[in-house]
Amino acid sequence: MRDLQPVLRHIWQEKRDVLLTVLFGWVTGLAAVGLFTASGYLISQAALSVPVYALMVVIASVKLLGFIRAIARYLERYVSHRATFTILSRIRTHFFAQLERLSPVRLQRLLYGDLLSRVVTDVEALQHFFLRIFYPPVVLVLIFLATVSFTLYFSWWLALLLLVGLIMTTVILPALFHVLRQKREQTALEQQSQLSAEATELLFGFQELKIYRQLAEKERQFKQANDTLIQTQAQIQKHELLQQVADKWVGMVTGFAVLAVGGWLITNGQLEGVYLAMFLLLTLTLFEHTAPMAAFPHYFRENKEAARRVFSIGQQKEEERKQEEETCKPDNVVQVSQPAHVSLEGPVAIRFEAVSFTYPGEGRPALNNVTFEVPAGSKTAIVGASGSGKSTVLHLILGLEQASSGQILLNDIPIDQLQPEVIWQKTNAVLQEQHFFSGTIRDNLLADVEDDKLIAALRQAGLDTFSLDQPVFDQGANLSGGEKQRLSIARVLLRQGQLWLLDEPFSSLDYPRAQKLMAQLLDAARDQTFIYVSHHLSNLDMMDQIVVMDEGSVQEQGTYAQLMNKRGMFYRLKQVEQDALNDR
Ligand SMILES: Nc1ncnc2c1ncn2[C@@H]1O[C@H](COP(=O)(O)OP(=O)(O)OP(=O)(O)O)[C@@H](O)[C@H]1O
Repeated sequence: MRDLQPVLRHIWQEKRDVLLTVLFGWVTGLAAVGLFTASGYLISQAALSVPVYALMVVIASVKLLGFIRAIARYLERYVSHRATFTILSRIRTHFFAQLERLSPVRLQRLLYGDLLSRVVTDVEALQHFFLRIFYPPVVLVLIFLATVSFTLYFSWWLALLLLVGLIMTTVILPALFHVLRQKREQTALEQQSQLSAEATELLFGFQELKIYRQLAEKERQFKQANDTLIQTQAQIQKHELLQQVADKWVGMVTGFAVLAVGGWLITNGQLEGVYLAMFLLLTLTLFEHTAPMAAFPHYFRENKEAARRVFSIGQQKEEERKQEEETCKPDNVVQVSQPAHVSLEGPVAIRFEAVSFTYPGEGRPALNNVTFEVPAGSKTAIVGASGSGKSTVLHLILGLEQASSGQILLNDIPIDQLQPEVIWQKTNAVLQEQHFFSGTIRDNLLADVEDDKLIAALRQAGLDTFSLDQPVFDQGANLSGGEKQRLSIARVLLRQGQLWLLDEPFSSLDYPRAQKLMAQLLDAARDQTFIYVSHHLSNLDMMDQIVVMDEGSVQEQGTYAQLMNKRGMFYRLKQVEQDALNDR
């Protein structure tokens, strides 16, 4: 039940519609039972050839109840669906708010297929919570209480029969079939998620799978996952049909029992014969309302699992945070307080003070006791071998991850006191992994400015031949690696930030083009803070300082000339690069 608490909270916010739904549902059910009960009485009375005027009230009641039933059913459907869609939209918004709080690293840990399944299938499944789990039992109990009270007035034997039949169809049969189906339903949910994950892996990895000749094997796994799911679903459907048959059967048997007991009561003089048809129709109509209860355990289980998956993403982050807090030494802990509305003014100065960071779930730290300073308006290059922690430094500056220990200050403000949005607004970032959306070049520039500014940015980035309406396929599939990088540079040139964070922005470009673009970026960032990450060591003499990293630590720091004179790690790296270039 704990898993469903967030859903209940969202339902509670729609309490007016919830109450109206229950009210209209109850009126609909009572009107239906009343309609058939009055009809049964009318048929019996008519068979006794009583004068028509003696039946006027019953005839009018039948007409009125038919009318009330139609109106109340319409209102019930209208209000219940309005409530459902509002609750669904709240749940969707909540889900995306949880995703937004996750850092890209935590997001990457969730399989995309599984995530897709959560946002589509699981959220959709939750629409059944109100419609099939929450209000039908309440309405049923209310209809049942009214009907049994009415029956009790005539005979407690008949009331007892209704009670037994209702317990059979609403409690015993659903519980029995639930136990029989439970394991299969759980398996089907897991298989569905597996299939979804297999499908996205197949689609996203299609090219690699084809080149590495693994496509047939992956297709076989996908087909197998599909067939297994279909088999499980077929078995579940068989069970559902069986349950429906059993349900109808109990309704019919109760109807026959009412006839038999009613006949016996009539012969004993305890019931008037004119009421027999009335009670038969009452019973059959009442049992029509128990049908939704057959599916109750199935929907309950499905919704419990869906709620767990939809609402667990935010909880995971919270649990990870607690775990991190517990594992860090108290004097080193960076307090994750709620960021206040502190703003960053002017060019940004950055200070790393003994910063260490380990990616969640990793044993080895990506950064280890890193200390360096980037003065406001300066140009800094961070270099080092692959995996030395350069990109991680940028992720921490962007607030995408929080340091495990130590402190990062932007303009002397501890980073955890800044809202990430404040940092992002201030930043012009080109990260290694850029996403390109299916649409046009204009859409992919991600800037809401006039066309001539967009065209100027494309030209500056060396994409003169591109037009704004040129199509871009999903993930930029129709762009070369170099074109993607230049499009990212055009994006960044359109931004108004004062802190430039560039992670290997030219790795797919030829040297002359890279040099030209670097000069252009430095010109655009004239009085602003500029951090350039690269494992190529060219163009670095234009920088005010160079930070050399190795295995998560800062090895050296200084100007180009200082580091070359020092003949330390930077000098050696430069020699290796030069030798490699000479060998070509
Ligand atoms: N998302 C992640 N989850 C776990 N470990 C990661 C993740 N990203 C990076 N790492 C690890 O952190 C360390 C530093 O990685 P980082 O990407 O910062 O290095 P880098 O110097 O930028 O490398 P490159 O030049 O190849 O881009 C590496 O050992 C890497 O395996």
